[in-house]
Amino acid sequence: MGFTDLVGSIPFETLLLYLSALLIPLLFSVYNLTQSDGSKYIKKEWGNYKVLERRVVSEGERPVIFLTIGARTKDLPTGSHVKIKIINPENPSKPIVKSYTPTRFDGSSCELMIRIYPLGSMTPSLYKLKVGDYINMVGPTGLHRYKGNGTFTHGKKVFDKIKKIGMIAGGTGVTPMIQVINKIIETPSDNTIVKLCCFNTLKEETLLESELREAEKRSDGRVEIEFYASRSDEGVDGKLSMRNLNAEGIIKLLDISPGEEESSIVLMCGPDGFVKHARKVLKEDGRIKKVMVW
Ligand SMILES: Cc1cc2nc3c(=O)[nH]c(=O)nc-3n(C[C@H](O)[C@H](O)[C@H](O)COP(=O)(O)OP(=O)(O)OC[C@H]3O[C@@H](n4cnc5c(N)ncnc54)[C@H](O)[C@@H]3O)c2cc1C
Repeated sequence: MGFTDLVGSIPFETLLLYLSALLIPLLFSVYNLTQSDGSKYIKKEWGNYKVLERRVVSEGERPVIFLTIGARTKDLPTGSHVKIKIINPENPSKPIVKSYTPTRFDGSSCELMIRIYPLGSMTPSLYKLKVGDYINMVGPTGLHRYKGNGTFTHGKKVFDKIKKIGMIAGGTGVTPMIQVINKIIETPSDNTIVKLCCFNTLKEETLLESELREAEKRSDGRVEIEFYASRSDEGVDGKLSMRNLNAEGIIKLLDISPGEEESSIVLMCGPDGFVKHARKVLKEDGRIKKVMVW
């Protein structure tokens, strides 16, 4: 019996059933790989993803831009980063690879906030990207995760039963904090309290003040945010430099009261010197044992 005879001998209803069993998963996977806006699921191998939106949030010598990339994730890995790769014009066999922490990274897209350094090896190329261009990306990378309801993991390390999160962010170091804050706000049952202190050099360089104030309002009192500047005469909430803070000052700023140290965690991200100082003084003091650095 030939193939045509074999197919002809199968009842029509059975044939239809077989065909739908084959076709439905196939159509579903094609739909999942690429949506009409050009976004697709991000993979752990390098791939090209479309720029869906570009927004300049701050101009000046070191502008800050938002790029929305058509890269989606299934498992909402709050805390993770992505890596971007570009060709190195000086040495094409050695590409330039840098990490970025999406401010939002979920089932619809990946949103990046990037400060542009005019002499940087990567960021001037990212500044030139237009909507519809593609970037080479891989992710999610990194081990930091906020699992929700006061639980963080970093590889095998677990920090749970956290009731208060103190966040200190220097400049664009605010990006992982926004990720965690977004997750808490989007989960009404997550009652973890957040105090975020943003440090910038100049008051004019304060990043995302209105967006963060909006998040504060939407948080039902769970999130409080303050903005400081180290060099301007005064910041939005005062003139303050991380370098001048001791452990007592940091703990006070983060509203961690005596007795709350065990159920609190301090998250930090920013330039090397900023993080090094905060980490050192908190370690020497010893009261805050749970610290996560991005
Ligand atoms: C895990 C991780 C997450 C990150 N997430 C983000 C993010 O979400 N958004 C973001 O904008 N960046 C983020 N970064 C930093 C990013 O990876 C690059 O290092 C940064 O964009 C600079 O790239 P560049 O190649 O253009 O500059 P480079 O070639 O590295 O530097 C060029 C010049 O800029 C100066 N410069 C570079 N970085 C800084 C800095 N932080 N402060 C002051 N001067 C600097 C250098 O002194 C140098 O003179 C992250 C880094 C890590 C490790």
